[in-house]
Amino acid sequence: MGIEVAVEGLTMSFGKQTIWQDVSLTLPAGEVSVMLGPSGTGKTVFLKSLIGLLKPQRGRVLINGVDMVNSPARDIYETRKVFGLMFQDGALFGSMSVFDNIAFPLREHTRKKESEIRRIVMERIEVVGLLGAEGKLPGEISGGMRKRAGLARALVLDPQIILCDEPDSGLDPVRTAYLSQLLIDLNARTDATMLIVTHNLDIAARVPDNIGMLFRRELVTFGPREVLLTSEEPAVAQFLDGRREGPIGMSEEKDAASLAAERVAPADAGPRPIVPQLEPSEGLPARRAVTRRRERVMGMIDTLPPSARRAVERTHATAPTLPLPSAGTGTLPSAGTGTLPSAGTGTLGRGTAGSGA
Ligand SMILES: Nc1ncnc2c1ncn2[C@@H]1O[C@H](COP(=O)(O)OP(=O)(O)OP(=O)(O)O)[C@@H](O)[C@H]1O
Repeated sequence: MGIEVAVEGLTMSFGKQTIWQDVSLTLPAGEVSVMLGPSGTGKTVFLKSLIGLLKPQRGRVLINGVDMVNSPARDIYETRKVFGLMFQDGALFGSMSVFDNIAFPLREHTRKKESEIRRIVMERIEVVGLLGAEGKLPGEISGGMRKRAGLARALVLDPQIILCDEPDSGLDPVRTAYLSQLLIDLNARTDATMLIVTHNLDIAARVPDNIGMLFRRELVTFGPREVLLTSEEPAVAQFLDGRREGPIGMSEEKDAASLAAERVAPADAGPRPIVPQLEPSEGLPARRAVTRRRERVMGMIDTLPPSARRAVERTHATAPTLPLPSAGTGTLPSAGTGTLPSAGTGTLGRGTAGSGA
């Protein structure tokens, strides 16, 4: 099973520029979380801080009891092995085949035999739907395929925590829908803790169990998906509705004069519908996170805003009940068909059809 990531009072600055301050949140073990936020709010910096590649000035990031901010470099390096990282551009070596790119962490960090490496790499290639492309160079495949190769590479060491930095960047809506399904399927197969940084509202609506948003150097909110998706907090609502009116400006934040010049709050368009979360593809196991999350969220239901509470209750009224999970092996169950099933392309805007309206 995935590992919990506890972030406590994290503050990050470069010189005099504070990126964000006093960020506290917990990524629940085995659940999928998304971090939203306008460009430049420090989402990538946040990911890098979780794995100890950047060192915040204050706060702690606790993983298996190791503080990724303040522990000795050796402990941070060791703990980093529980992570799988998928970068925006796939970060592949251009002169190596897809196969060799994906095999790279195994050759670098393990003493496995080539036959074993081949078995693992081909299994991950099948999981991300790249069978047949293993001999190609990154320059010979599409951007979406490069991203999936990057994801396959992130998976070869059986990570218990998977971080994806804008996995959708540069993808068309159909490819993004396939990717969303792939991320949910991955969680069903591995039960890993996942954090996805994205601007994509479709991914935010359909994939995660939890959502947070960084804005104005702070974590505006982080919690069960229903909280952010029903939020009327001005910056959150503006982001979800994709409007120009609101506190978010072209260069992240509007000045007071521009804000005042805007028309008074737009007419209330009613509650924002919540589209259902994606289910794993047919033939895959149910996500073990679902039952754990249900217990967790029901335990905090009285603390949620009324609109989020109603949305949680609607979700649970329609969701199937699953038995409590036993501990997972941390390895990928045998891959399914290797093809990526189609996924819906719901949007978040008001008026979109959704079961939770
Ligand atoms: N190593 C660094 N040194 C100095 N400043 C940095 C460094 N890394 C990031 N920054 C600054 O931190 C801020 C946040 O950058 P970051 O890339 O994390 O934003 P982001 O939210 O991921 O943006 P986007 O959505 O556009 O990818 C930016 O102003 C960036 O210039």
